[in-house]
Parts: sequence; C-alpha cells; structure tokens
Amino acid sequence: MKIQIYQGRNRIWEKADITIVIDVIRAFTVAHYAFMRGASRIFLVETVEQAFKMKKNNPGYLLAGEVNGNPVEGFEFDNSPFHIAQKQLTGETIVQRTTNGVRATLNCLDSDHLYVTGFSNARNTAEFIKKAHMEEERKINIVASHPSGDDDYACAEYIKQILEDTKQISPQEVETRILHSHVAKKFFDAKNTGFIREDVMCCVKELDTDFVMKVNVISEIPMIERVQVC
Ligand SMILES: O=C(O)[C@H](CS(=O)(=O)O)OP(=O)(O)O
Ligand SMILES: [Mg+2]
Repeated sequence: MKIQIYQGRNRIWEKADITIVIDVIRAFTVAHYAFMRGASRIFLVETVEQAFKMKKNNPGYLLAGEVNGNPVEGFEFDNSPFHIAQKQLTGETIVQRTTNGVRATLNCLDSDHLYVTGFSNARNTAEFIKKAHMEEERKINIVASHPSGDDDYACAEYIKQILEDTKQISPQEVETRILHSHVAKKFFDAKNTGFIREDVMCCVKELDTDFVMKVNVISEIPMIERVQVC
C-alpha cells in the first residue's frame, strides 16, 4: 500500500484507488451520528441552492449543514453532531452541504473506493479498509479536509499508522490535538453562542459502531451509504 496524506478541500492530489476523506469538526462526525440515529443515506451537495432544489423535488428529505460554520435558514439541521444525536432519524434521507468535508469529498469522486470519517469512526474505518483491500497493491489518499486544521491532520496520521501497522500516535494524542486545534477554538468561546463545546466533545469520542461510511460515486448525486462491518 502506498499511502499519502493531503490537506485541504481543493483538489491537489492525483487519483487514488482508495480515498479516505476526513472531517472531524464537524461534517463526518455529524454523518456518523446521523447513521447511528437511523438515517438511511446522506446525499452530498456543493451548494445550498442544490440542497433546496432536492428538497423541492423530494419534500421528505432533511437538509443539514452550514455556510461558514453557521446554520442555514430553511435547513432542518445545522452542522452539530450534538444536535443530530438527539434526533430520531430511522429511514430518513439527509442532504448535506458543508464547507470542508463535503466539498473535499466531491473532489474525489474518481476514486474507486471513497470513504469518509471523523475521529469517532476512524479506527473502524482504517481496520475495515485494511481487511477489505488487504491483498491488493493499492494507492491510498487520505485527505484531511480542513486546509489548516490539525483536527483532521491528526486523524489522518492516526488512520495512516493503523493502515501501516505502526504505532506512533495514541488515540489520547489525537484527542489532545483535536481539542487544541485552531478549528476547535470558537466552540470553547462562551461569547460565541452559535458554537457549542458539546460538538467538539462528540468529535473527540471514539465510538465502537459496526459500520463504515462509503460514498456511492456512481449515483447521480453522490451519497454516503452505511456499510456493515462483519
Ligand atoms: O461547521 C464546521 O464545522 C465547518 C465549517 S467551519 O470550519 O466551522 O467554518 O464545516 P466542515 O465542513 O464540517 O468542516
Ligand atoms: Mg471540518
């Protein structure tokens, strides 16, 4: 396996056989919690307008995400894992629009296998990929979607070492790096009431769930699907 880490949501990398896009704070932690709460699929869209258009054609869809971190008027959900964890989402279809994670993912659709994760499902995702693609000589890109956030970069290094069977970074170290990343700062600022510390606390918690999040790249509109881990 040849594994390379890249940073940012804009495409600077060559095509890989397998791509893992990371968004710890907060998009793919939200996605992980949404599936845990029963969501059946998550469509990924670039713009707010696209999300509203999908809702118009499919009134039952639920819109989630942010623009510059802020909630979008008319969306059912913001980009908060803490909030989505309180919802019952059995069988629901979500349409997600976010600044970093979703955009970076939409820039990787030429990958044969495309996975997304936050830290909450990072170990499961890495272990799954190791098993599923063990016997193949694969080129793997890990994309830390925030252009400068150590939250995603720390998680990328963590996943890489699991794939390579090297033990250098502990989960505690990743947690500390996420908490100290500049991206996390506004969530601990009591004056910044739009951002809650509970979100970051969701983002640093590793959860033992039995699925990974894989993007269906051949769907007309790309969507994250839940893939059961045996
Ligand atoms: O809402 C988020 O957490 C971010 C945007 S920002 O970094 O807070 O401005 O979006 P995401 O795509 O989840 O990184
Ligand atoms: Mg992020």
